[in-house]
Amino acid sequence: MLKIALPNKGRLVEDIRDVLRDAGLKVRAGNERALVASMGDEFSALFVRASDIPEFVADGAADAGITGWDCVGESGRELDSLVDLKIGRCRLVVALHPRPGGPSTLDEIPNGARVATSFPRLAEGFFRERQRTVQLVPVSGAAEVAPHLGIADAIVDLVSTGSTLRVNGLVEAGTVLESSARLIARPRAELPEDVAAALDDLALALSSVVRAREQRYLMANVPRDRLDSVRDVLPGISGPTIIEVRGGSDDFVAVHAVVPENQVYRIVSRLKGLGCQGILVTRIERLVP
Ligand SMILES: Nc1ncnc2c1ncn2[C@@H]1O[C@H](COP(=O)(O)OP(=O)(O)OP(=O)(O)O)[C@@H](O)[C@H]1O
Ligand SMILES: O=P(O)(O)OC[C@H]1O[C@H](OP(=O)(O)OP(=O)(O)O)[C@H](O)[C@@H]1O
Ligand SMILES: [Mg+2]
Repeated sequence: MLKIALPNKGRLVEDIRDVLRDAGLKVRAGNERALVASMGDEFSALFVRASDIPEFVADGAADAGITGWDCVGESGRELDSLVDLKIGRCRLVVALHPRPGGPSTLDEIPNGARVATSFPRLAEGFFRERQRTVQLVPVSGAAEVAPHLGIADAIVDLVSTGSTLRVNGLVEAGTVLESSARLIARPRAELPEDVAAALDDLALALSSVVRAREQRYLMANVPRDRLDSVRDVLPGISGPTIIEVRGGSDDFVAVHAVVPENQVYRIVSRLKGLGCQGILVTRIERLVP
């Protein structure tokens, strides 16, 4: 049984559970506060704090983990990202409270400025790369209030919608890191053969779910004499599949294609314009190219 460390609470919990479920790995927890649970037949889930997961994986207490890439960066441990789950997307940014006489851009943040953050390692590294020495003010959350309390000149914190910065009157001045939830493991060379093989299976299952979410399966009846124009509209994985419709009108063929989710809107209206009928768009559960 491979142990996979997962966040026990917070922002990532539900989205990770959904990806695992779609990959066929149902987490069977005895109760809400259980620390371990079985997950499919091959894995057991170990529930810990999102920010502790990199340490647990690096130390071998878990064989792999799923957590934010920001947590991995902050841990400073050497870990591989096997799959980007494309959930929990956010950015770690430097933000300021603009006021007369104070810094209003990254370049104006002086040496010795006080920076409140729960990401001291990433924040310090970011300023060091820019030949700046800052004074870190460690906080464990709600860094946004620090400038208002007069204990910091800037903050380094996560943003996604930007609304927390906005309500606190702060503006972004630079990006430290782009983050999303990742399947992480120790570097491959350090893994026993059987663990590496099981993680390959897990990575394939998760990446097929992530890929499928970005695509849709589209079917349409296409006028035979418009096939060439329809081919130009449908990218498909390896071009559309064209199927003769038995017993149907000779003037139409059925076309199936995999299309990017964000292009469905445009493609459907172009197909309609080319005289296609019976257009059907469905979700894909998994996609292995
Ligand atoms: N606003 C956000 N939008 C998207 N993802 C986020 C956001 N905030 C945090 N995350 C992601 O979720 C991870 C866990 O954050 P969460 O808020 O659940 O816990 P935490 O604040 O780090 O810790 P705790 O609640 O245990 O003190 C972060 O490391 C980051 O990857
Ligand atoms: O750009 P936004 O969409 O406003 O999100 C950003 C906020 O989300 C996170 O906090 P969270 O809500 O997780 O609270 P926490 O401080 O307790 O971690 C982060 O620390 C920011 O405060
Ligand atoms: Mg948080």
